[in-house]
Amino acid sequence: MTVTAGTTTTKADAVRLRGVSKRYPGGTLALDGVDLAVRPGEFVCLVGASGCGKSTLLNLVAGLDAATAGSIEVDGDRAAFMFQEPALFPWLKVGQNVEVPLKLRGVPRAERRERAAELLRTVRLKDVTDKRPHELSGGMRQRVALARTLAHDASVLLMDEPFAALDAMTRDALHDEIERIWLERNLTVLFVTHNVREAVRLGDRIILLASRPGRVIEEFHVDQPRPRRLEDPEVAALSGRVTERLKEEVRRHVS
Ligand SMILES: Nc1ncnc2c1ncn2[C@@H]1O[C@H](COP(=O)(O)OP(=O)(O)OP(=O)(O)O)[C@@H](O)[C@H]1O
Repeated sequence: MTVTAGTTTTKADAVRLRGVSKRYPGGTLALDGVDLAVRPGEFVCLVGASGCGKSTLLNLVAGLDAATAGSIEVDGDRAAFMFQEPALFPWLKVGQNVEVPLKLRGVPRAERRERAAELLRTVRLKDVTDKRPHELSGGMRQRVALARTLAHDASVLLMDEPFAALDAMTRDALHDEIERIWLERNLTVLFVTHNVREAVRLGDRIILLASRPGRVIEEFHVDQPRPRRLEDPEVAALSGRVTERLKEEVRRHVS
């Protein structure tokens, strides 16, 4: 899904939030005065305890919901969203699923076919164009969802725990894919995850959110060269620091 979020920004940031708060109708203050700037081409991971407002923040950036206060700007005014569930249309073939965003933009049929085939090659899927989603594995379905997300031609990708439902080996392979595609296409990625190691594996920067209300409490720059491996000692060490900070925050809440 491609959505327009806020006013187009012409400044150096790909995404900018200033003083963003979100109070839901029931009264929950999910986000409280969040400031965040993401540079073009940056891979930023949002981590935090359950309920700290990660998904709320992504939804606001996507324009799927409105902030109660503050402003949100997205460069190029388009961001494409990828969720934990691939959310493919079961009655459409794989290729047709990838073509949906192109069809919505009025891209002619022959060109759609060609683009969908190219995008399926990009996510390393071959010979599945005419299959239905239920014929594919979970990892393959998430690759199709990624191809469909790329079909929006947005420079900003919003990813809400896209690999959380996958087994460890499949997730590892998809980390490699998203990193390669991000670099090749010079994308800006805002990536929500519960998994601190995943954040260190992928992110240029990790933003730690505190809960009730959701606020940015710390950020970590990840300087290790790429590609990183989940089992690298440096990844483990930084994951340990981030996790410790996260636990401190959780303890602060229960005490
Ligand atoms: N539509 C809604 N109406 C009311 N409250 C909501 C709504 N969506 C989320 N909340 C509340 O806002 C807070 C933040 O929720 P959100 O889903 O953004 O957190 P999260 O960090 O993504 O959580 P998780 O990691 O468990 O997915 C929570 O207290 C949640 O119960």
